[in-house]
Amino acid sequence: MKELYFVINPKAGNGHCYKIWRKIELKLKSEEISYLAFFTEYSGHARKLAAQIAAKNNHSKMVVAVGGDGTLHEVLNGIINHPTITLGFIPGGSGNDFSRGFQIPADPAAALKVMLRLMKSDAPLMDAGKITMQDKSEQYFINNMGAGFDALIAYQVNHSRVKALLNKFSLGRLVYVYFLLKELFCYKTSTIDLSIDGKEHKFKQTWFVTVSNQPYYGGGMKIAPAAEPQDGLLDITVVHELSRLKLLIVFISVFWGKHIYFKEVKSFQGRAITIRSDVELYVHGDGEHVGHIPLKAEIIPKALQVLTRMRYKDEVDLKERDSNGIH
Ligand SMILES: Nc1ncnc2c1ncn2[C@@H]1O[C@H](COP(=O)(O)OP(=O)(O)OP(=O)(O)O)[C@@H](O)[C@H]1O
Repeated sequence: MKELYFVINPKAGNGHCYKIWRKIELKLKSEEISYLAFFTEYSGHARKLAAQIAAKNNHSKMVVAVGGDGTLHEVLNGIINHPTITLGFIPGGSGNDFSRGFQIPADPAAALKVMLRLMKSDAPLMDAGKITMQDKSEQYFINNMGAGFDALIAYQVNHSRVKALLNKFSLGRLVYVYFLLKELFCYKTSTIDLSIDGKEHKFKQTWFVTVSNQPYYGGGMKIAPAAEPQDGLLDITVVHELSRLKLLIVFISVFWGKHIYFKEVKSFQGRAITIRSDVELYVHGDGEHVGHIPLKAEIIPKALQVLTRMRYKDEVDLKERDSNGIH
């Protein structure tokens, strides 16, 4: 059995994650499972802890992030260069898009049960996205990245003092609504130059561009309905040339993945994407602020092993082929 490590963000999910961990801990002890647990103490700590765990010895290890997608993003970046590490996740945040996209139960106790079962066999390899910034620094993402309006909101929310205050009353999500409405009336759209696998595109009055490895984003919005983390492709969504009021309607339709039918929403698939503009737009990776454009985003197929109920795509294709009687 691989060594088992947990990296816990006790502040995730408005501080609810600490209580979630206490329950998980009881379960692990009752089942006499040996593990090591580390709590994050500040933003960026999960990445450091995960990197230290990964570098400790050459043993195969499971590193399970307990928190929200931000914690998972940090753990991913800490382990990505260590092929002997398998990534796991127990949802304890307020968004938890990773668990939606990678078929992990939303309930933490059920997620632990699934993790413990999946640990007994080899985990499937999943794709990840890699962002290379202008200064050549690199960041990985597993859900999605975005540039423009949505990244600005993510930045403002995460740097807002009001958020910490509202979190105390479990009202953290109100901060999103506040900044969304504020920026909806103030945000200046811009022209974006996009290159997808060498093909150039220009979009005027662009609100945002997202690049997805799995469908979900922003706490359950189906921004890229066709995205699959095993297809070796990234799904690109561009929202441009639409009024402030219509943007609000498009936002609502994203929860059902119906925004793709608006003519102002363009969808593409590709392996390597560059995003440029005359304006220094904010960029997020898995909802965390990572810098500004210009940048290159590319798919790293089969980048890491992930504890997920999704099976290998090839395996599913083979099963389907066999059940169709084709040999
Ligand atoms: N101990 C800590 N104290 C404060 N912030 C932390 C701590 N550990 C991690 N963080 C930061 O908390 C942020 C949010 O984490 P995460 O996304 O896991 O939780 P969340 O509940 O989904 O958050 P959000 O409310 O932003 O959706 C991340 O930017 C992470 O770097």
